[in-house]
Amino acid sequence: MTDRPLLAVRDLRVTLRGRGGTPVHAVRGLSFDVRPGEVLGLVGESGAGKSITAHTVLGMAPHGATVGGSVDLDGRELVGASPAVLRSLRGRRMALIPQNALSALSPVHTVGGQLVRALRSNRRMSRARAWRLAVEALDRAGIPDAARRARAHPHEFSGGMRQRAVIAMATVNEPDLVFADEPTTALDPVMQARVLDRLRELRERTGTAIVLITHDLGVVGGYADRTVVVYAGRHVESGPAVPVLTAPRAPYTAGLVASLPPLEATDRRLPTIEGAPSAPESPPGGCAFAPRCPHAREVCRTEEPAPLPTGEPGRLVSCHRLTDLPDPLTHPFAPTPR
Ligand SMILES: Nc1ncnc2c1ncn2[C@@H]1O[C@H](COP(=O)(O)OP(=O)(O)OP(=O)(O)O)[C@@H](O)[C@H]1O
Repeated sequence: MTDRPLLAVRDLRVTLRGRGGTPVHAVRGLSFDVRPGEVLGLVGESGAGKSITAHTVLGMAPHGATVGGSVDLDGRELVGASPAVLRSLRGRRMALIPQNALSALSPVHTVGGQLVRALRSNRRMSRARAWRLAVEALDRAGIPDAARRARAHPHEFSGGMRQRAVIAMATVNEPDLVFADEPTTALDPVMQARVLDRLRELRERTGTAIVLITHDLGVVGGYADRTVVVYAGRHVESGPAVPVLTAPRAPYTAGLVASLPPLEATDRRLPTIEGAPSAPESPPGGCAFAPRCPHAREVCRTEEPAPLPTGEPGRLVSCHRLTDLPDPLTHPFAPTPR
């Protein structure tokens, strides 16, 4: 693994058209890097802008979206790139494992046939060789009896198998970068672990970098090297995953961590973050988390905080109160010096 980013997202801004044409500010100046071969956990509550970020990087932002800022994939600027260029990069250099596995598979073709098509649209090869590679990819993704199952249609697969078939599909061309959007949300815990293990194996075998999009901090702690916490389309905190999760510095991260169930059973009620995120149609002027933050001061309500280095390697925190709150901020609702 090197420090040179494979993907550099800088000041990404994505505005969508909501109901009646109202602008929806889904991503508001987000910056982060993905390094070659790493697993990066992109975390935040529902609506934080995680999926839109992934879709935009892949050149698949919703119709009518306005995109600003820069997305650099290995030296190539993707914002403003032509649909043909983006299409040629998808599959070969970067791929998406979408939230809904069924949406990624055609109901009318066999699973193996779809993999063959994905392979042959990127490289010249015989059908027989593509079929062999397709079966291998399904086998590696954990589909039992892959040679036979390759001839089946997606509806003949269980939910977990379908998800693994989608992983095979997204990774069959061994792209440099895969966005896995909530790849385990619909699965039971055993199947979740299997799917995540397959992704980890893929990274180890091919050096593919994986952006794991999730609201599950447990998944990030268990599988990611680094993490970026986002809130209302903006950066909150980023850095090596375990330090961010065990010693959070931003009140929002601390709130997320505090609301995680502990490993041992407990009768204690878990703290939750009070309130709801602001509507993306009307983001507040200052820090988006200020209306819910027990530590907010006047400056938080008027100025958006920029990411600041904490002094720890690779760690950035966007919080006006970074230097005067306890480190780590174990409990966001604990009394702090005023
Ligand atoms: N096609 C669309 N048109 C208009 N607004 C959209 C569209 N898709 C998403 N949004 C809005 O953009 C914001 C960001 O959505 P996004 O799906 O990226 O969030 P997310 O963090 O991935 O959440 P989740 O975990 O629920 O998928 C939300 O407010 C959402 O309602």
